[in-house]
Amino acid sequence: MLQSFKPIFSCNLVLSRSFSGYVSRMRYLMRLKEDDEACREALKSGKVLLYHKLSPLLRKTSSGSGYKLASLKTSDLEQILEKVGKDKHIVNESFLLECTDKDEPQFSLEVGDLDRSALEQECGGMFVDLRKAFFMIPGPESPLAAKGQALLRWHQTNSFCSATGQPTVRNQSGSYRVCHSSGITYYPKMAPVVIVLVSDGSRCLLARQAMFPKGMYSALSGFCDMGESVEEALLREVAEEVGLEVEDLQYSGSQHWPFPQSSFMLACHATVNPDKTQVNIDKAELEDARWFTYEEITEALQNMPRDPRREPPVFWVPPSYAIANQLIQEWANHQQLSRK
Ligand SMILES: NC(=O)C1=CN([C@@H]2O[C@H](COP(=O)(O)OP(=O)(O)OC[C@H]3O[C@@H](n4cnc5c(N)ncnc54)[C@H](OP(=O)(O)O)[C@@H]3O)[C@@H](O)[C@H]2O)C=CC1
Ligand SMILES: [Mg+2]
Repeated sequence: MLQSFKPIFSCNLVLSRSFSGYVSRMRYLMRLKEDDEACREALKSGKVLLYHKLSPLLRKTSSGSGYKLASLKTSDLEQILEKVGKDKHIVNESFLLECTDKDEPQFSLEVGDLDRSALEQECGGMFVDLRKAFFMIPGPESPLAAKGQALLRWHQTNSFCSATGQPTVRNQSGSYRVCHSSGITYYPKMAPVVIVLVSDGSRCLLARQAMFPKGMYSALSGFCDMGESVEEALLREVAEEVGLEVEDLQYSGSQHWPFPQSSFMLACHATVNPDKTQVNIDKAELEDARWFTYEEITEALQNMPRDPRREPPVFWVPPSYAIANQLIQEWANHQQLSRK
């Protein structure tokens, strides 16, 4: 059923990374995950992303025209913590995220119990809800902001063993938690979610849930049930949510999505018979589902809301970091080519 996977090396993630030093960086990260002492040492010379109640700290760019994720040197952060009256050793509660191309390890730290405005003032930035931050920071920073939040949330919600009820203990990097009573090791989890852009050849189907921001429509999506394949989940979700039967599927890509509790998004394109496009919406899940023309889609892609404080356009699509946006872009590109 799944027609063709793109060759693995054509995927954006791999192409956007320089291969120089990649293996040594990955080996270094692997060592930091396994060796608590090495990880503590790396933290001393690393950088930390701060989150206040899971909202990342952003700073204005040097030109002042945009925002970027704030990444603080550990030594600077320790001074800031002391200035706001907190023990600098809470830095050791940071979780390891990644290692940059410059071999700099990056960590995330939740500081939600500290005074938000005092911290913002000392850091010269502001804590912004992650969904809003995705519209403000440069695209390449979004996966790191998402991962930082996801890891913090996972640790917050997994501090007890589900078998014994006893506290779990993290390793230094935060790559797992252990219950010393039962011996169970818990690793951070993602829930698999399928997302699909359905096309009838000239239009594509987008839907909105009542909880979406006003005017935003996205591709159909849904959590995989236990035991399902991607293909089965995708066919079922489209049938359940809009009452259509898709005919063929094409894999597009995947991404980690930090909401609601870390989803692993598997994105596909699908088509329906152009004679069978009548949607029958499951109103418990969706507020609306509609077919959109190429012209409507290209306008929405050009009219992305840039400032979350301003009134959004009447119809818009998820931000460029969301894989839904990638699906919609791909569909529009394909339509453009087929119209030439
Ligand atoms: N990155 C992207 O481009 C996009 C990401 N998404 C993400 O995909 C996720 C799923 O999409 P959505 O359409 O809402 O999913 P579904 O169509 O499956 O609908 C959500 C339903 O699943 C239940 N549910 C919640 N968590 C889980 C779980 N872990 N496993 C199984 N069922 C669960 C909810 O129940 P309850 O009533 O308890 O809440 C709710 O009834 C969303 O979290 C959304 O953020 C969606 C679109 C675009
Ligand atoms: Mg859904």
